[in-house]
Amino acid sequence: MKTNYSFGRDTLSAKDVKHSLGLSGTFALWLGANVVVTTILTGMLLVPDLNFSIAMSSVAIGSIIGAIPLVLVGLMGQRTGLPSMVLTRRAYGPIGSRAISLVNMCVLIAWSWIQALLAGMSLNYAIESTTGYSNLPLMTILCEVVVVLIVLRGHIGIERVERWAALVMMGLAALVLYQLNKHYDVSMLLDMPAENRNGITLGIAFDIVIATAFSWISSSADYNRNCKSGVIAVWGTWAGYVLAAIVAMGLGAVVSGLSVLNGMDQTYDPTRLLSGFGFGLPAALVIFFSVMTTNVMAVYSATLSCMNVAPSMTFWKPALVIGMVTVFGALIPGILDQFQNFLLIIGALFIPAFSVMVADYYLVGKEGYDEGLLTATQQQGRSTAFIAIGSYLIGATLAAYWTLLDPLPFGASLPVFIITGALYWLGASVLVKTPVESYK
Ligand SMILES: Nc1ccnc(=O)[nH]1
Repeated sequence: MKTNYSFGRDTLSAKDVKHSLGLSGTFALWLGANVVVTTILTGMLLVPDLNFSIAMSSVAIGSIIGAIPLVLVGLMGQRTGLPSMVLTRRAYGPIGSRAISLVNMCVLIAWSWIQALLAGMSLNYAIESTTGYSNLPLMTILCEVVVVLIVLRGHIGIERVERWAALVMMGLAALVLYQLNKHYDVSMLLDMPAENRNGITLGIAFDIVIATAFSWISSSADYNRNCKSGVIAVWGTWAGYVLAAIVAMGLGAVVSGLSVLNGMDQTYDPTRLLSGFGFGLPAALVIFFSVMTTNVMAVYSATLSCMNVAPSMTFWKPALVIGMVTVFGALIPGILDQFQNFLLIIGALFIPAFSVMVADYYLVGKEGYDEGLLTATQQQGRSTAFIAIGSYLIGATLAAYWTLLDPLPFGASLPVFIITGALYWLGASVLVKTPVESYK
C-alpha cells in the first residue's frame, strides 16, 4: 500500500521516539494544553459561588498539587519511551489496559466535541462581527478539520504548532486582561460577596481543579515520552500546566465576577460575555487558539489509545476516523449543559485508575516497564492485575460515594488518589510473591 509521507508515522514503540522536546517546547505544550476554553469555564464556575481570592487560592493550590501525579506519569513516559495507555498494560494486564484505553478514547473525544463547539462559536462570532456572515455548524466543522489536519502530521506537527500558538494565545490573553482592567475596576472583585449560583462549595471547587489536572494524566506520557530528559519532562510540564491553570481559570473567574458585578447573565459562552464589554474579537481569538492547541492533543491521544487497543493499525487510519467522529460529534445539541457532571465523572473514573499506575511504578517496582509491554499477551512482571482492578473498583466507588452521596469538605479527588494507591501498594506487596528483580 502507498504510504503518504506527509502523514505522521507515530508508533507505540519506544524505538521510534526521537526526543524532540526541549524545555521551552515542553513548557509551551502544557501551557497550550491547559489554556483552553473548558478550563476557562471551570474558572467561571467558581465565582461568584466562592469569594474571588478563595477561588484563586484553590486554583493555585489545587493545580500545584494536582500536577504532581501528572508529572509523575509524564516522567514514566520519558523514561520508558512508551505512551500512557501502553504503560497501563503493566499494572492492569493487556485486557484491563484495553478497557481503560477505550474509556480514555471516549473521554478524549468528548473533550474534543465540547471544545470544537466552543471554538466554532468563537470563530463564528469573529467572522460575524467583521463580515456579518454567520454559520455555526460550518465554523465548528472548519475548526475541527484544521485540528485533524494537524494531528495527521503526528507529534512533530503538534509540537511545532504548539510553540507559536501558545505564544499568540498568551499575548491575546494578556490583551484581554489588560482591556478588562482598563474598562472595569477589577479590584472590586476582591470585595465581591460570595453568592451560591452553581452549587460550588470549597470542596467541589478543589475537586474540579484537581480533576482538571488529573484529566490530563491519561495523555501525559504520550507527549512527554518525546522529552529530551527527565528534568525537562518534570519542570516543563509542571510549570506549563500550573501557569496555564492560573491564567485560564483566572480569566474565567475574572470574567464571571465582572459579569455578575455588572448585572449580566452568567453564560457558557465566554465570547458573548466579553463582547458585552466591547472586545469580543480578541477574546474570540483567544478561545479559537486555545481550542486548536488543546484539541490536537486530545485527538492525538485518542488515536494512540485506539492503537493500544488494536496495535497493528497505522497511525493515520485511526487518526482520520477519530478525527471525523470529532468533526461531526461537535454538532450534537446540548453537550455543553453536561460539562460540570462530565468533569466530576472523569475525576471519579481516572483518579483511581492512575493512582494504581503511579503506585505500581514508583512504589511496587519498575520491573516489566519496557518494550515487551507492546507484545506480551500476559501481564509482564508481577501478576498484579486482579489487585489493580480490585483497588480501582474500590477507589471508583469511594469517588462516586464522596462526590454524589456524601461530599467531603475538601473534595474526593485527593483522598481517593491516596487511598487507592495505598490499597494497591499494600495488596501488591503482601499478596504477590513473585521474586523481585530490581530494576537499575
Ligand atoms: N484533559 C483535558 C482537559 C481539558 N481539555 C481536554 O481536551 N482535555
